[in-house]
Order: sequence, then structure tokens, then C-alpha cells
Amino acid sequence: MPSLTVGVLALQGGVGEHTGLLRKAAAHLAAKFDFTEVRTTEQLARCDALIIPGGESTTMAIVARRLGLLEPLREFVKVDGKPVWGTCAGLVMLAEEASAAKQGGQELVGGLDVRVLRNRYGTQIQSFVADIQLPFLGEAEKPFRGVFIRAPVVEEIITHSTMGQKTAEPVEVMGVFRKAEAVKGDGGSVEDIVAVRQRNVFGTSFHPELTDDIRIHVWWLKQVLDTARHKGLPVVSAV
Ligand SMILES: NC(=O)CC[C@H](N)C(=O)O
Repeated sequence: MPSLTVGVLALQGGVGEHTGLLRKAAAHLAAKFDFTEVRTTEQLARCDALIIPGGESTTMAIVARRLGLLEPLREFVKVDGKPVWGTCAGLVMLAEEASAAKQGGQELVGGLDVRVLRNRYGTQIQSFVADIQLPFLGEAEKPFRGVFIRAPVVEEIITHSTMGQKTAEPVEVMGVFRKAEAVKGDGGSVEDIVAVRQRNVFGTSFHPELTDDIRIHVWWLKQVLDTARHKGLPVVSAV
């Protein structure tokens, strides 16, 4: 019997780090998963869920276009409605709109009715780590160490319809970063949206895969399992 297949888009960026944490997270769950790197449409078609890692969204889009993966990715997210999680550049890819995009524009996969602002906190050397409270992990849980590297934030939730009927499901804010506590001298808004979910699509500005904290990976794999059970897919128990 097949186990659930979870892919990590492996065109560029932090691929191995995600696969590593996924394996550790899966050891805490009572179901069997296969984790696989995705570079082709055939590999994508075998996946029940997908992570789009951090890296560089403009590069990722160019490579995805060359490999003929952009349309299949859009279908995976918007038509098949399979669970997808984007971290950092992955969040940019999953946004319907991006500001501070590459000159001449950049292609996106879309799926989240949000506009992201790329490189919200500046360049690579302005990277930082800050504690963020993520209520979906449990109110009593300790904060998550958010690793922000040229990170985007959600600057606006788009309320006009970009996806026809499907916009009926709202964008949920899953995490905010209160900069006043950690980033001094920043003239922007005090709270930035750094984690969102809409339907099957989840995105984070920061990089959980660059920590050894498996909590978000465990949480997301549970969402993948719930979706699979809901769709009637066979879920194989871990022995
Ligand atoms: N660490 C990252 O993934 C950075 C994302 C980058 N700023 C982009 O737009 O793609």
C-alpha cells in the first residue's frame, strides 16, 4: 500500500534542511510518509503535499518556467488543492502578488490571496533571529525562534477576488512579529504578518528548517494527514 508522498521543490534553496526536519517530525507521527525532492512534473504528480523552500524567488521562478513546472505547480496548488507550505521565498512564490518584485516583474505560483513585500527587513547582512509567538502551536507553547533572512512579510490581504469562487475561504493570520520588541529604529508598522494560511496553502516568512525545532513541521504534517483522511486516501500506519 502506498504511503503519503511529501515533496520538497528542489530547484534552488534550502531543500535538504526541510527534508531533514520532515524526517525527524514524521518520527513523532503514527503514519508513514515518503519524502522526495521534486524537479520534474512527473515527480510533482506523485506528491500528496509539497514544501516550497526558502532561497530566491526570482531564480526559482525562472528555473520552474524553464522546466515547465510553473503551470503544474499552479494546478497542484489551486486546482488539486493539495497541501502546500512555502517558507520565505516559498511564501513569495505562493502569493498572488508581490511588491518590490524583480524589475520587469516576476512570475508567481499564487494560491494565497495576499500581497507580500519582498526583503522587508533589508539585505542579507540585516538577517536576524527573533522569538515569535505562534498560537497554532498551542497557547502555552514556548515561542518559536524565527530565522529571518531577506524575509518577506504579508503587507496586505487581498479582499477582491483573484481566484473566483475559491476566495470564499479567508486568509488566516497565523503569526505576527512585533518588531518593536526586537528591531529598533524601524519606521514601518509595529506588527508584521509572518505566517498565513488559506485553504490548503500555508506560508511563513521565516525559516523553521534552519532550526532544530520540529514543531511546525509536525503541525504541518498533521494537516497533510487530515487532508489525506478527508479525501479518503490510504494512510499507512508507522510501525
Ligand atoms: N531567504 C529567503 O528565502 C529570501 C527570499 C528572497 N528575499 C526572495 O524574494 O526570494
